[in-house]
Amino acid sequence: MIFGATGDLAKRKLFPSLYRLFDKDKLGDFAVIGVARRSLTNEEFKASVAKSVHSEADVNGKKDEFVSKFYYHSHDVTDSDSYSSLNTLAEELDSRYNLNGNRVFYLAMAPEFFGTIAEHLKTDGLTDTHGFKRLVIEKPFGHDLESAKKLNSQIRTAFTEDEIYRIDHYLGKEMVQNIEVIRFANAIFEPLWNSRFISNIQITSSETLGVEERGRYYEKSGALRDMVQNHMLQMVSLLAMEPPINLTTDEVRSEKVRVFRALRPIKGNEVNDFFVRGQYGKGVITENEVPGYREEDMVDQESNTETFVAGKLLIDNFRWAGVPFYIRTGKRMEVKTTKIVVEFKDIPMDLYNRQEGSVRPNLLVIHIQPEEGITLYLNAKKAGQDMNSTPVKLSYANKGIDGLNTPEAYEKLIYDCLRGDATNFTHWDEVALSWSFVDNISEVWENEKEQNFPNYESGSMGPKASDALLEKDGFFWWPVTNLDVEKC
Ligand SMILES: NC(=O)C1=CN([C@@H]2O[C@H](COP(=O)(O)OP(=O)(O)OC[C@H]3O[C@@H](n4cnc5c(N)ncnc54)[C@H](OP(=O)(O)O)[C@@H]3O)[C@@H](O)[C@H]2O)C=CC1
Ligand SMILES: O=C1O[C@H](COP(=O)(O)O)[C@@H](O)[C@H](O)[C@H]1O
Repeated sequence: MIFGATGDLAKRKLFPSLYRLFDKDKLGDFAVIGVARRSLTNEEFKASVAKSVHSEADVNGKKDEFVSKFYYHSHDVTDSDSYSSLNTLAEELDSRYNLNGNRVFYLAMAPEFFGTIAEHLKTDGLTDTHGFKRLVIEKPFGHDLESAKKLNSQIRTAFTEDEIYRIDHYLGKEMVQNIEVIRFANAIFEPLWNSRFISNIQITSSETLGVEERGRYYEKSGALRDMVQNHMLQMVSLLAMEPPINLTTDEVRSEKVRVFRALRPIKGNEVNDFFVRGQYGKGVITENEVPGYREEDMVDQESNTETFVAGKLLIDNFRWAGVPFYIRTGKRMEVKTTKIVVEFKDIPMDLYNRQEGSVRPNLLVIHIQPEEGITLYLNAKKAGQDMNSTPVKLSYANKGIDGLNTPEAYEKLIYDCLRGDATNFTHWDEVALSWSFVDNISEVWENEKEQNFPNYESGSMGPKASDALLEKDGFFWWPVTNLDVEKC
């Protein structure tokens, strides 16, 4: 059952992902009930599903069969009366499609409805099924720790922790999943993966898009809640975790949780030493003039909301003591990219570059998106008479399973949920710990209006203070466009 089946997420991500799974014969017996308020016939709903998978390839001629398995139930989720007719439809489809009572409830709706829906699913008998029941819940999971706790206790009345699949779509990205493999399947990295050999780790997730039509949501969220609390901290946890004893959901998640527990809280007066906030002003992106954040729809003209965050995180454990993890994320930046740069410490003595004085550290770059791959920057002999070194790179470009593109994050996550594998979903303990880290920062920022907003031009890499954050530690942000990394 998809709650919010006429919405943007369902049309752009969920239906196409389901179709790709169906086309690859990965769905088995299934039917989908779309739930939303507007009045639609089954046929109208099927037509909208067909439209959203229109651009997908149909080499196996299976689109019509796929669409035929969709049904619509017009229902206001705040209206207690219509859950029982939803249950009747679910039971009918269960026997028609041999579903063995297995039910996945996907909440693709505004978060204020999550708790109400979960409670009704239980009280109106939809979770009384003889098969499995699973709840997939979209972000944001609360607004702060307190609201997240409240939401969690509402959904826990109807579902156990192992039946709850909290989506963080970054965990479905191929190269985010690759972080563990790069670390734990290569003898050359794991021995070096600690404070003795790594000087710092930089994670950038920059976007060229602005806030688009989401001003109302974003005004209350900002980049800290929208990106840092979830995607950025999840990437930190994968980079910093200890090797799990095996790859089961519990073991992987408990190692990630230990990272969150070791994350040094940044509070009060420290916040502005460790974190930088920014808000975009007008500027030029791919030759087009774009407005500043305060000129966007549904945004206050005096808004104090940050559209950019850079921060320095410290993980107080044996492995990472003293190694800064720098993160930055923002909207309307120069380039759309997500990259991780692991900078290794310098060798004790540089025999080759003494005259030039240009020591180039080894770097491991994990390209998360749009290109997917890994680049390892090494030093090799510069051709010619002299014994000088020059940076060289070893690159691997991930071509995906069919050589063209990797499966969309949602496709992988939906498939994991159907298989009952929650490894790439966030456990409540991770959510709670990451909210408590972020709450300390938002508390300071909400009480202190930033006088310099807007403080970065659209099309730039954020405010100057973000560069200064690294400069005071003797580092700089490694450039994140391919071309620039090559130039360094
Ligand atoms: N869109 C995206 O790319 C992403 C979205 N998300 C999250 O996914 C969720 C959905 O987002 P999105 O699809 O963009 O939202 P939309 O506003 O596009 O869709 C909302 C859906 O909820 C339905 N709805 C609203 N009120 C009710 C109600 N009282 N009863 C029943 N149905 C209702 C709407 O249909 P109707 O009006 O017919 O009732 C519609 O189907 C949100 O939590 C969002 O944060 C997360 C990541 C990305
Ligand atoms: O969750 C979110 O992520 C997107 C960025 O996702 P990406 O896969 O394109 O990197 C961001 O635009 C959005 O504000 C946020 O809610």
